[in-house]
Amino acid sequence: MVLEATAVQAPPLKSRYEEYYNPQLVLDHPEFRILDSDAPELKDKNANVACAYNEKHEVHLIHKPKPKAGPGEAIVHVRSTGICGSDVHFWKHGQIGPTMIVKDETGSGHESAGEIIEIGEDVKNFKVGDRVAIEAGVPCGQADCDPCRTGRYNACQRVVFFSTPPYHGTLTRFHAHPVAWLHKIPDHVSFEEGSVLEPLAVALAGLERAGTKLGDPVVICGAGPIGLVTLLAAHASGCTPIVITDLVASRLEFAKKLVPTVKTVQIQREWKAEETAEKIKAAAGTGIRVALECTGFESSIRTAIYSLLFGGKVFVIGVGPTEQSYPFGYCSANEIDLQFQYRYANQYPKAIRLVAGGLIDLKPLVTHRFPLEKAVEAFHVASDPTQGAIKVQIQD
Ligand SMILES: NC(=O)c1ccc[n+]([C@@H]2O[C@H](COP(=O)([O-])OP(=O)(O)OC[C@H]3O[C@@H](n4cnc5c(N)ncnc54)[C@H](O)[C@@H]3O)[C@@H](O)[C@H]2O)c1
Ligand SMILES: OC[C@H](O)C(O)[C@@H](O)CO
Ligand SMILES: [Zn+2]
Ligand SMILES: [Zn+2]
Repeated sequence: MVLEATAVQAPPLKSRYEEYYNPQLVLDHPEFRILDSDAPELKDKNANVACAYNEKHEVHLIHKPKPKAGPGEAIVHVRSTGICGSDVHFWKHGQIGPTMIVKDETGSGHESAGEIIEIGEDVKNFKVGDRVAIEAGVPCGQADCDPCRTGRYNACQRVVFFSTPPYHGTLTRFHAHPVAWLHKIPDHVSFEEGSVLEPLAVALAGLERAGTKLGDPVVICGAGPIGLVTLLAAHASGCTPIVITDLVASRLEFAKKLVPTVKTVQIQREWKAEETAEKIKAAAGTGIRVALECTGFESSIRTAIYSLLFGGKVFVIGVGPTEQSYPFGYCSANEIDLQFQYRYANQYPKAIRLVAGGLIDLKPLVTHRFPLEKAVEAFHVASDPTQGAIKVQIQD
C-alpha cells in the first residue's frame, strides 16, 4: 500500500467549493432544511445529513444537497468525525480571529475519515471502497501563491479549510473532496483513528518545527486533546523526561494512563510563573530544552519561558488572546526562542505511518461516540467540562 500523498496538482478553483459549501448558497438551495429530532431524513441513510451552527449560537442537524464528484474529486462517505475545540468555539462564540466569522448556517467538523463511494473524472490513484483520511485544508496550489509553491501550504490565503467560515465542514454524511488531499489509510487503522490523525498532524507539525531531539527534556503545557497527542508524539520521538501540566487533575490522570512515565504538575492559579516553572524543573529533575505550549494562555507561556535551560525554546501550538506580554529581559539574557504553529503542512503521510506502524496509539483518546443523528448531543458533551471528554466522535 502506498501511504505517501499523491503528487499535488492545482486543485479546482475556490468557486467549485462554493457550490456545496458556501453557507449562503446551501441555505438558498431547495434541498436545504433544518432537521427536527423526528425528521424523516434522519431515517434515510442516503440523505446528506450534516451538523451546523449559526450566528445565533444554535447547533442543529441540517439536510444539504448531496454532492457529485467533480474532476479530480471523490465523494467520501464520512464514517468518523471528531469534535475539535474550534468547532465548539465557533458554535458558542461565533468567531475565531478577525476573519473567521460564523454567518448563516455553517457546517462543522474537520477531523474526518471515511470511505470513497464515487470518483470523478481524471482520478487515477483512488477507487470506490478506498478508506481515507480527509485533510480538511485545501490550498489553492496556484503558481502565484508563494506558500503553495514552497510547501508551506498552511499559509495559503486562498485555502478552503472545511468547517472554517465561510465553508461548511466534513461533519456530513457525504463530502466531495479533491483526491490530492485524501490520504489512504490501511485496513488495520480504523476510521476513528483516521479522524484523530488531524490533531496528530497539528502536534507533528509542532514537533518537527520545534526540532525536538532524542533525549530532550520537554514540558507540555496543557493536557487537552492537543496536549495529549503532543505527549504521544513527543514520547514516540524519544523526548525524555516529559512533564505535562494542567489545572485539572483528571486531565493529568488521563495523561498518566496514556504515557505512564510522564511526570505531572497540577497548576494552581495563584502560583506565579517563576514558582510554577520551579515545580516543572523539579518534576523533570533538570531544566527544560523545549516547552510545547498547548493552551495559548499568557500565564502558561510565561511559565514555559522560566522553565527553560539557556538557549531553550517555547513552541506555542495553543491559540490565545491577541495581545500578550512576555519577560523580555529574561528571554534576552537566556537566548530563549519563541516560535508558533499555524495548522500544519505535509504531516498526514507521516501521521499515518506512525499510527500504522504502532508507534502512536490514538485509540485511547476517543472517550465518547455518537451516531450522526445524535451529533447535537455530541456537541453538548464535548462542550461540558464535567463530562470528562477528550475526543468526542460522531460516527456513521
Ligand atoms: N496551532 C494550531 O494550528 C492549533 C490547532 C488546533 C488547536 N490549537 C489550539 O491548541 C490549544 C489546545 O487545544 P485543545 O483542543 O487541547 O484545548 P482544550 O481547551 O481542550 O485543552 C487545553 C487544556 O489546557 C489546560 N489549561 C488551561 N490553562 C492552563 C494553564 N495556565 N496551564 C496549564 N494548563 C492549562 C486546560 O485545563 C485544558 O485541559 C487551543 O488553544 C487550540 O486553539 C492550535
Ligand atoms: O485543527 C485545525 C484548527 O482547529 C483550525 O485551525 C481552526 O482552529 C480554525 O480554522
Ligand atoms: Zn481543529
Ligand atoms: Zn495557495
